[in-house]
Amino acid sequence: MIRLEHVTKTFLTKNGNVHAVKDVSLEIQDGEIFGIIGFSGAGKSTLVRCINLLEKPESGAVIFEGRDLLKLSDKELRAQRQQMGMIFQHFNLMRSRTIYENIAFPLRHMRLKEDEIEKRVMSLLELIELKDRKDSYPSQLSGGQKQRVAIARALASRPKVLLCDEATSALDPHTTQQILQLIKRINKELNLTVILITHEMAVVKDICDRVAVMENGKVVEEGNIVDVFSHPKMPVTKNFINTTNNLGKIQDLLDSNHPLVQIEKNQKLVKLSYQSTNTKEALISTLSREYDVDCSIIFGNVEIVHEVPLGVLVCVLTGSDENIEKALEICRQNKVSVEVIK
Ligand SMILES: Nc1ncnc2c1ncn2[C@@H]1O[C@H](COP(=O)(O)OP(=O)(O)OP(=O)(O)O)[C@@H](O)[C@H]1O
Repeated sequence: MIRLEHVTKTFLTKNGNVHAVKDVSLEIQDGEIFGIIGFSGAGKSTLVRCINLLEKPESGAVIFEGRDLLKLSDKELRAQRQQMGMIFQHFNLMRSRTIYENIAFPLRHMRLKEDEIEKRVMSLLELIELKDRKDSYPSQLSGGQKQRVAIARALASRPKVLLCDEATSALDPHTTQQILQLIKRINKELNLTVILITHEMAVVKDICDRVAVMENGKVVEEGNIVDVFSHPKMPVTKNFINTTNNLGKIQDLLDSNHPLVQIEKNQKLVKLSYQSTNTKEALISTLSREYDVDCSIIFGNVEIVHEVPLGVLVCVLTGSDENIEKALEICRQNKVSVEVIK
């Protein structure tokens, strides 16, 4: 387990202090894939670099395997760092060395025999399916292949944790999927803890077990993926989720007072969010049959998050105020969250 306690990091620049990470406390469990999402400048990279002490927090504690890394000697810290591999957006491979040598590089400082190094590198090349490219140079590989090599290099010292700093941001969607699937596979097969920074909610949705949302150096929301997707609390989280569906467009329609969202006196514009697994009733037809409330759907979306279907409907309800209120109460009783937009 990794535990961050009140971690704070400030950069002193000639233009003043930059409070990159402010009083962040987090727990990351062994074997989970933990996402950290936030817009550019939110402090994600700095926070992750505080985990392996590439950046030294000025206060707080970074507990890994029961020990505060900030209190270790340089030698002890080096040993702990070998337990944490890291990959980056731009791969950071050594251009003048072959793929084989790039992967072997971290092992060269570990006093291993050459045949042990070869055994490890060859098995990693097999894992990333690039055995036939071992004598190529990074410039001869595609972006996805380079990232696979970077993953193999990060795994060479057999770490327990893999830190991924925007590892798929420079890749096309298809290659992104391949890298995410590889990360998921090594997470399962090697029981590797993965901490993954991204600004793409789709990445979080695809592979993370839990997520922390960062804004202005702080973690503003945290939880398991299904909870965060089904009940986002903070505006920044809602914004990120809207990037994976078309819900943000509703705001555009509202801002421009589009005819679709113009309502009459006896109408309400509502957003209904539900987990299909909770909703067995034919709710919409019940509302219209039993409460005389008509429902006209403007927008609908179903997201599958960790095999749980999460639905959102934006609709105009037509009926008396009293009946609409009763209908919405029935929705709430059926675990449908209700937001009256107007
Ligand atoms: N070495 C540094 N010196 C001074 N300021 C820094 C340094 N590194 C980061 N910062 C500042 O700290 C803040 C957080 O940066 P950080 O890179 O951690 O954010 P981020 O969320 O990872 O953003 P991005 O997604 O763009 O990488 C920013 O304002 C950034 O300019």
